[in-house]
Amino acid sequence: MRRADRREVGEVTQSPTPDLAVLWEDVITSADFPTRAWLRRTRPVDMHGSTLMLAVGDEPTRERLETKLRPQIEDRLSELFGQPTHLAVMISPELVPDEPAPAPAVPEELPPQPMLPRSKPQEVRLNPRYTFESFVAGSSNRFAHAAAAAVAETPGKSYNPLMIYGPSGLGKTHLLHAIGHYVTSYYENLRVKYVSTEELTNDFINAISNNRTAEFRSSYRDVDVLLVDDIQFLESKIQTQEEFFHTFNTLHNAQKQIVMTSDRPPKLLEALEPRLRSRFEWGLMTDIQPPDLETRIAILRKKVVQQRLTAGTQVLELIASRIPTNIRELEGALTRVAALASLNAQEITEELTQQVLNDLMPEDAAPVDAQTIMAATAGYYGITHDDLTGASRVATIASARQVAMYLCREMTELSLPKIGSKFGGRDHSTVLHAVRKISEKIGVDRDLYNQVTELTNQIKQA
Ligand SMILES: Nc1ncnc2c1ncn2[C@@H]1O[C@H](COP(=O)(O)OP(=O)(O)OP(=O)(O)O)[C@@H](O)[C@H]1O
Repeated sequence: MRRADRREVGEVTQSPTPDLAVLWEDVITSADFPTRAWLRRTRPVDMHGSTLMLAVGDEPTRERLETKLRPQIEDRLSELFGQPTHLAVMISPELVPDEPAPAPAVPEELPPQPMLPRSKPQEVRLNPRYTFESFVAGSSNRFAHAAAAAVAETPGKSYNPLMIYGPSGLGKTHLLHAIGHYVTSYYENLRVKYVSTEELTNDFINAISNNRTAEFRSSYRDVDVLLVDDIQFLESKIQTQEEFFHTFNTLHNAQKQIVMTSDRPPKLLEALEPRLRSRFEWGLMTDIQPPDLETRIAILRKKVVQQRLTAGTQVLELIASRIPTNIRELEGALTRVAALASLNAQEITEELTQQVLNDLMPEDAAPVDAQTIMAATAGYYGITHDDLTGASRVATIASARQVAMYLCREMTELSLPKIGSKFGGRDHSTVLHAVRKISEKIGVDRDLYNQVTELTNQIKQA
């Protein structure tokens, strides 16, 4: 059988030349984080003209390379060879991958379901947009990003616990979800639990009142990776602290991974029991700082690509220079700019951006709270505060409620569960739905865009 024929039936009979191996290593190391993990499951076999023959051990990896990764790999290869270079992927039965399939960017792209049996199906509520792939690493967050990546790659073995702290809107939750995505896909048999501290507290209170503490305990202790967001909300909650102390010990003793986020370093969580505070300091603590201008522009650029928008560098610089710290605000500004451009059926120009930014951020604006937003929204739509917090599904009330939730998310530092609690104890997913709905609708409904803009101005001037 000729060598080319052998390749067609998927045998790997030839080791790559040293140069090819070195070159392929270069492609792997220059790839982004999840892509790198996929590429580690491949072997370069040979060059055939301008085509690199690549062997993989299984169908999911072949499909991933063929459908998602091919363009970026071919670009990189072409750069390295100095001429257009193509990729041919084949399955080689005897090439067993060294590593399991890595985390994809979004859930729809997950590799086939786990092959190892689990006692319960994995139900982790993670935002599909918060992956390592969509996270921009810059000088302000590089250490936190690297620590999160290390923990995701080797849960329980690198830094335990990992504590990521810093001010609101800088990507702590994003990293926590990215770890969750990575572990649930990359380690098929590991159980992951993500929870906000408010949910943890509520779960505990419900467990006590329903005599279900044993269930509560097992749901928090029978996991391999526990991700707890906004741990500062444990302050002053003595009983929940006590319970969490034991959960922490159980998991830590069993070398299970714990990752937490907080708005402050543990030593400044003064209303937290000292024994808990000291435990939080056992592993690695890393802060996230507000991003510098370059990183803010890079983040906006990534969002522009994700949302398939067209916005020039000048526009991105304009937004990034006006919003110096909070990345959530940065995203909110981009959403409004994109919405107005879409309504006007025009391109995103500097003038349009300037107009939106002037509306959104008057120079002398003071911080606002949820009460102010709710009062202004109720007044604007001619409804009452009780309508906003109540259960009415009348369209005008439901829509006003969603606008108020959207503005709370955009203009305050409140978390989703906190906003939910202001609106009559609604679930965080209801708030998330409202935020997404209004963000999308202001791009197609001019009346709504104008209402949101007017309301924003009123609130800023209040
Ligand atoms: N480095 C980054 N790259 C891309 N997006 C980012 C980055 N940092 C933050 N974001 C985005 O900014 C928004 C706010 O981030 P996130 O919710 O993770 O902040 P946070 O620090 O957890 O804030 P809070 O303490 O208020 O919960 C999210 O939409 C997130 O995707």
